[in-house]
Amino acid sequence: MARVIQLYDTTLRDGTQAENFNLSVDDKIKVCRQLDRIGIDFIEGGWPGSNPLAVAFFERMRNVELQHAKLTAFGSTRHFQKPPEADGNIQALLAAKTPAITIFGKSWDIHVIDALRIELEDNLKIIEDSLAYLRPRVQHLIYDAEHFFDGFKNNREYCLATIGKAIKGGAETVVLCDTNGGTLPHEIPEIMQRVQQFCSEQGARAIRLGIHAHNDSETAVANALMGVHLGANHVQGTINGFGERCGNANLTSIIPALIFKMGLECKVGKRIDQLYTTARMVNELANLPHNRYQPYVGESAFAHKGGVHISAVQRNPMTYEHIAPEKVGNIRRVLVSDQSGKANILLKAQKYGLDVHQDDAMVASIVAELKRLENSGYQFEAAEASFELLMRRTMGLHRDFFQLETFRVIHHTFDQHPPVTEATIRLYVDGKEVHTASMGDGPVNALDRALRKALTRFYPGLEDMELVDYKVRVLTGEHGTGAKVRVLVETKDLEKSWGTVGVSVNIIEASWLALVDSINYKLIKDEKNNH
Ligand SMILES: CC(=O)SCCNC(=O)CCNC(=O)[C@H](O)C(C)(C)COP(=O)(O)OP(=O)(O)OC[C@H]1O[C@@H](n2cnc3c(N)ncnc32)[C@H](O)[C@@H]1OP(=O)(O)O
Ligand SMILES: CC(=O)C(=O)O
Repeated sequence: MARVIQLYDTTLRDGTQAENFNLSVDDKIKVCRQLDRIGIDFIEGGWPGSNPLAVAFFERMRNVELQHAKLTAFGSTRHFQKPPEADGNIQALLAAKTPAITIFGKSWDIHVIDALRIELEDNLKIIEDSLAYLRPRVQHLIYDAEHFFDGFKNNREYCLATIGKAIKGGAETVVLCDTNGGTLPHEIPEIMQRVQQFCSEQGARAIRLGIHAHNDSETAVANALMGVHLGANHVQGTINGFGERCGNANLTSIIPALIFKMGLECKVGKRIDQLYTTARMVNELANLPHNRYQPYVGESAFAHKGGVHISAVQRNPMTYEHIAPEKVGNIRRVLVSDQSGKANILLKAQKYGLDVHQDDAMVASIVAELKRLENSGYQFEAAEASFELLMRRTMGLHRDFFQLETFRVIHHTFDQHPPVTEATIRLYVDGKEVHTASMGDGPVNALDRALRKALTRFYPGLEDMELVDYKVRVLTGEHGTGAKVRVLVETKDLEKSWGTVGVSVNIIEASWLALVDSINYKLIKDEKNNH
């Protein structure tokens, strides 16, 4: 039978020690519910002795029923001068009324001497009696041996003595922490083996070992997996790797590795296909962008760009994918770029419902046109709608929904008033002349409004369209204000969102091209839906 690994999430505590990663009480509750839903065993909610937000969170959580996860309160060993019953931190942990408590204590002698400024013996005492006081008062008691690996390297006898006291005090799980994140995977086996030997010498009671790794050497996930490989049955980490300084071990990489690569069991196994959604939810709540390159759950984790890769993936996905994307709720994507070959084009044609076959000469024409445009500054990876239009144009399937005669943009500045921009457009729809003007906050906004005003009476579906993002990139290799620019526009309607691109030396022209593609794409899409 496979070993069962306990998963301990500290996104709400160590995660929120990361710069720019903040969650409100409501957000924390939402994260908690999701972690519980996917099967995380312990959710560390915060340090109740730390701030009112942490206290409010634990209070609110009393009315939240978790199906599986055990909410955990985190705090330090007691202050040397205060007995546990008079120590504010220890009492706040109990007041949080959680089924689990995690206490961290010092393992590294220099921390005892320089950070706590107490005697080595006194540190042993506060570890043991903090835990012994809590033991009968809480269901699960976990001990985080802070700086364990550094402590071991500096003074292994003392370091082992600290966990000896934690075990004596009643800790059921002893977690070896690489607090400064400086340890490399090859250092772990010797240390873990010595700890295992030490624990077995401590008597009959079985101790669960755990690992908590920081990412300062970019080895947090590797260290955590190494710890588990060597026998740790409890692993700590955070969703998306948020944590103090460079972060904590990323559970969105650890969990699939445990399940799919190490053949181990954990409760999340049944809900692993929600990993992608969970990762995104945490970023969304913290109002942070998603890291598209994140293993397993990033948008690019299963995105194929090289023509050779795409051709092979189509024949057998295993050729360039370490696991199937659906297993973690992600999807395979095929990108179009100047590194594309026939296979990319055929896949895209299939997706867009275009009739193109492998031996069709059209495929080579589309590849050539794509490479010509990319060479002149276009990029279609984030502008697939423009790429579909390119394919249609090359195949002679393009339809002109309108013909532009002229457009003009005028910028007005009045004393004491914010500047405004006016755009006028003259175009033809089915031979009928349309002449409109519109005001906007800037030239692109004014043009967008004027164009839609002109077309909406002919194509009412345009009313559902909304511009959601607009990005300008000055292309390198050109000079100053004479440089080419690439404009990317993202638009959405009630159904979906799509990206379009325009390139020119003139920013307004580039924006216009991207806007027109966006409108054409919407009109083709509506036409397809109506047939
Ligand atoms: C490895 C980790 O990530 S541990 C978690 C770190 N997270 C945090 O620190 C976030 C929450 N922390 C806080 O809100 C505050 O630091 C508090 C409320 C806990 C403490 O605040 P303060 O009392 O003002 O102390 P301060 O922040 O300066 O921390 C230093 C104190 O903690 C004590 N301390 C630190 N670690 C420990 C420990 N393991 N056991 C006992 N005391 C400890 C130090 O001795 C020092 O107290 P002293 O000045 O009386 O010697
Ligand atoms: C406990 C903890 O967060 C650490 O040692 O890094």
